[in-house]
Amino acid sequence: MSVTAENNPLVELKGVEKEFSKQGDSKKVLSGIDFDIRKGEVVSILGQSGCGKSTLLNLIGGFDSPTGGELFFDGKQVTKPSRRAIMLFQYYALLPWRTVLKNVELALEPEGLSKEESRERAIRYIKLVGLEKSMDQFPSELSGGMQQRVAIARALSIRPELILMDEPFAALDTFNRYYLQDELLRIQQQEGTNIILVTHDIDEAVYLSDRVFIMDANPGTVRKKITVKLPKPRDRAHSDFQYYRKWILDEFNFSYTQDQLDFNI
Ligand SMILES: Nc1ncnc2c1ncn2[C@@H]1O[C@H](COP(=O)(O)OP(=O)(O)OP(=O)(O)O)[C@@H](O)[C@H]1O
Repeated sequence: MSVTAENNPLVELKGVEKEFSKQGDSKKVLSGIDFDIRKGEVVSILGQSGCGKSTLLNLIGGFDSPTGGELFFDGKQVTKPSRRAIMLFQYYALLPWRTVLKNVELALEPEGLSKEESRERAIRYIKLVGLEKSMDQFPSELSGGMQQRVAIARALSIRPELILMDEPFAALDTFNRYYLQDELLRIQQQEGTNIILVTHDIDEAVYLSDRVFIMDANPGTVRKKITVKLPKPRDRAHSDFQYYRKWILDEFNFSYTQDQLDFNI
């Protein structure tokens, strides 16, 4: 559980910039990024391809450093990756020669737990994602959705305060995606984990997020922060849900007003 004081932001970005340089050429990918993420929040980042979403996630996770501005996690400047903020990718990065249980146990090795404690913790999180019957199976014997659940169990077992997700469900079919989104919400509410999610899926952003950040490109900036004021779990078919979907589509100029059709029956 978090040790963050209730009112302090867990993540804080102040004027963050990122420039990549190669052979004398430099490109500003992110400019003037300012935001706070409060404890317990789920935030989605939406934006066109190449606007710098993954770069932003990498900076928050401490996998890369900003070339300007400041970035804080729990009040401390981010300078390197930490097990308190971990990254979950679209491709699950499971070791094919290890069973589900052993994949999760491997992530726990640096925790310094006894063998029994480590096994107990791994089993707890495997159960939490509903994979107790697949504990001794190998990744190749599991569906994509099940493999992503193992990756989620592995991430949660470390008990991070923040999970950074880069399009975590993009490789899944619609039904598996819906199912895992529900699972993720249930677990997130139970564990109180913060989530920052990069996605291209507007429906996913509205379904999961407390706030949706809309990015512009060249250089990447956060243009708008939309608070989704709907109780969870959300009804995707409800008009209030559609209201937020349309708002976001409008932000990207993707919705068209059509003349009302006349039906003569
Ligand atoms: N290590 C790097 N060196 C040089 N340029 C980079 C590097 N990493 C990213 N870029 C550039 O920064 C820009 C933003 O890339 P990034 O992957 O963050 O975008 P994105 O919004 O996540 O894109 P997508 O939605 O397609 O995944 C791109 O133009 C990319 O080519």
